[in-house]
Amino acid sequence: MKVIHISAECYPIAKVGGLADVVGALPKYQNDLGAHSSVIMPFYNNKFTQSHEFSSLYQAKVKLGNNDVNFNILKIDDSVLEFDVFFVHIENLLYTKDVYSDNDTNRFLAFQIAALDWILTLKVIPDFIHCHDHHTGLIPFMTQESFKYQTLNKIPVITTIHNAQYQGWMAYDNIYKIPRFNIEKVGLLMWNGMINPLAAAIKCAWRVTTVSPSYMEELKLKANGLESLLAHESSKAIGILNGIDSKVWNPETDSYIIKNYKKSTVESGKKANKKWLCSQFNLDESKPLFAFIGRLVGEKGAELLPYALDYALRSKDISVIVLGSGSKDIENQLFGLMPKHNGNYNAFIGYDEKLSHIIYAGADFLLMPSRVEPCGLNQMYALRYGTVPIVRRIGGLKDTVIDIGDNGFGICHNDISVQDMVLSIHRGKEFYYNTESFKANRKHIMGIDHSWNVSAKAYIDLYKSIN
Ligand SMILES: Nc1ncnc2c1ncn2[C@@H]1O[C@H](COP(=O)(O)OP(=O)(O)O[C@H]2O[C@H](CO)[C@@H](O)[C@H](O)[C@H]2O)[C@@H](O)[C@H]1O
Repeated sequence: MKVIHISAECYPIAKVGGLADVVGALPKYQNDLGAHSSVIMPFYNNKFTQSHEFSSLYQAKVKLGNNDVNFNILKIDDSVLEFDVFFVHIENLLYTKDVYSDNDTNRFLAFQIAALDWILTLKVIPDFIHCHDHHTGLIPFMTQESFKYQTLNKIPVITTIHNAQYQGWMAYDNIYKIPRFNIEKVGLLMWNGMINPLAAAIKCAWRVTTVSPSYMEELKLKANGLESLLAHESSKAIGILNGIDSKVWNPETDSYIIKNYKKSTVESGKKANKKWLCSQFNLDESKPLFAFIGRLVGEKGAELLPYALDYALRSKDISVIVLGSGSKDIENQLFGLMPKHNGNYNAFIGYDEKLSHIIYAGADFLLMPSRVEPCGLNQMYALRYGTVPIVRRIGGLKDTVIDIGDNGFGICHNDISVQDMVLSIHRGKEFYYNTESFKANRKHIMGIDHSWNVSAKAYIDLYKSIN
């Protein structure tokens, strides 16, 4: 079974968030199950591409409206990954420092057309094309409707929605950049007067998946304008919970963390990582350490953080560390708390993969007050590192965390409010000082299996069910 994943991100090549983690792991686990899965992604100008060698497999031009755009398909020379990755290199469009920019309409249009142009030339065409998020949302339409891709129209295309908030909207006059199709089919591209790649994918893909079952149900009620479309297409839609790459996220072997540990050594292992974090960030290691890692945006409930943390820190009996970047307002507010809670609170504004691993290892609790959470990977990383997740019951968080009050292992709250967050932090403190049961819980959560094994198989079963 030959599967090609098409995505804007893939760990460790280019990561902005959880999309990269999924596309960097799922193909690996599918290959373990006997598939032949690979990835096509843009070639960015970043640390990874600068430090590896690539060879050119194919060169051609795409037409983007009136402009000819040269592209090159590259393949990595050394076998650092456990699956093949092919890159679309377009010097003036895709070869940027950051994954996303304000010219993404042209960038991802050119990416998708170049990827399909190259697939057209392959001697062995894929059995399945698996697209991720709106950046690849026009592919199901183009393989079905664009005249030049007619020979690909029997290949089932699957679209996975990692985040329906972003849909890739573009103005109607971009229509002439999409390879020619019967104009009567233009409705498949449109939603509320705009070209909407995510809507087009939901309409045209052979199957649509979301990254957790609960998120699929929630989207039928609230999907940034796509609710009725998802409800209408529900017969081909299914939620499959993400897994985690337990080869990368393993406290026993993780080379980023200060001291490796396993279940039997969790106490000393976490202590060493906590000690390092507290010394680097001027925090008190004798107090329970609460952490937040993530994009500082409304979806993650991040605008509540400054208020909830300010309140919770008043009693001076907890330590808090925040790692994230996003809205400038939230960043400034989080900075602003530092002098007031010096010694008990610190924030690292930015992106730091290594630090994130040390925080999962060293923190006692991970806060996820998300407003929307399609799956959430952080809570599963936290569990694997023996860190108790404190989550709002939504999307994938609802599917993966059970409250200690319900014979579970985490702390859950229903509302997105400062009050609920502060109360949950308070429950966390009480749990922490119930030392024996807290320690037993650490061991228990480290053993919960969220690895990709089950979900990679669920995707393969889904492909096989298409006929
Ligand atoms: N400042 C920072 N420094 C270092 N690391 C950072 C960081 N900010 C975030 N990260 C890392 O980025 C990843 C974020 O994963 P999430 O699942 O929370 O992501 P996101 O909302 O981007 O993804 C979307 O897609 C994923 C995958 O399907 C869904 O799980 C999720 O619900 C959906 O919103 C984690 O690996 C986290 O450690």
